[in-house]
Amino acid sequence: MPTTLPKFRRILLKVSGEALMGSQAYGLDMPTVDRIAADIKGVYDLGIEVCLVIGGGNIFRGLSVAARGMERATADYMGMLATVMNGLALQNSLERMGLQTRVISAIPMTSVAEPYIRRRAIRHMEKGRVVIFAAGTGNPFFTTDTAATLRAAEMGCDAMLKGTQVDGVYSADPKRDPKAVRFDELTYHDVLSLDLKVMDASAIALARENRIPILVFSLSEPVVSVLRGEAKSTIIRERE
Ligand SMILES: Nc1ncnc2c1ncn2[C@@H]1O[C@H](COP(=O)(O)OP(=O)(O)OP(=O)(O)O)[C@@H](O)[C@H]1O
Ligand SMILES: O=c1ccn([C@@H]2O[C@H](COP(=O)(O)O)[C@@H](O)[C@H]2O)c(=O)[nH]1
Repeated sequence: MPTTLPKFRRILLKVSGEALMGSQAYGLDMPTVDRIAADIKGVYDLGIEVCLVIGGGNIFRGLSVAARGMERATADYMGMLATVMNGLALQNSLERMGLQTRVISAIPMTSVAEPYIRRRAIRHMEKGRVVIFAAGTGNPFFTTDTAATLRAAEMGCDAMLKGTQVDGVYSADPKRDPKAVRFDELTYHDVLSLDLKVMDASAIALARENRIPILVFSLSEPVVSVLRGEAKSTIIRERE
């Protein structure tokens, strides 16, 4: 477990799309979405400004569909649309819990979400709204991990928290290799040079360039416990 976690003022939480499926094989499991929304409220109640990037892997992954013959860019646009659906579902749960939210889409679709305007997004957070960034970066050939790091840099976040299905970064994919061991702490360089595939290299490189710490943890644990250092996680940052 990371020894000391700094106190954060504003964070970006990346929620993996697959985590929203619960025990289902596809799509959204609403009790799971509600549980994650309650976790986010727990962070908000600590006085931390929160913005979110949602993945789309529970609905559509561009790369796997492209491997089956679809043009990659088209498949990626479909993947980005999947993240908008997830964003709207999470918005609905958060608002039922009394939080004010805004969904901001990198692909303009003004009937359902605000277009992305950086200063406006910052203002929403200053006013206590939870901002949900949807549609990734708006560009094909990227992932929502890169979108999360990009928005964390643009919003001036103190950290990017990657909530996923594993409780940190391992020496190999723990879903495939039972002997894989978890790291408490890594540098950006370690992740890149050891080719640890928990997230794509462009996201790590962007975080390194902007000195944004990344905390990888399992969404089966309350985010607040992760922030308090009570739950397992891996922190990726430059050594002091
Ligand atoms: N070295 C590693 N350490 C930890 N996890 C790893 C590693 N290599 C591969 N993985 C896999 O990476 C996955 C984390 O990515 P995740 O499931 O969050 O995908 P995503 O693309 O970010 O989100 P989505 O579910 O929305 O597609 C883990 O579930 C794990 O199986
Ligand atoms: O900036 C982006 C972000 C995402 N995509 C596409 O969306 C899907 C779902 O995102 P995940 O990060 O896998 O959850 C992704 O597979 C891409 O196809 C994108 O094109 N650009």
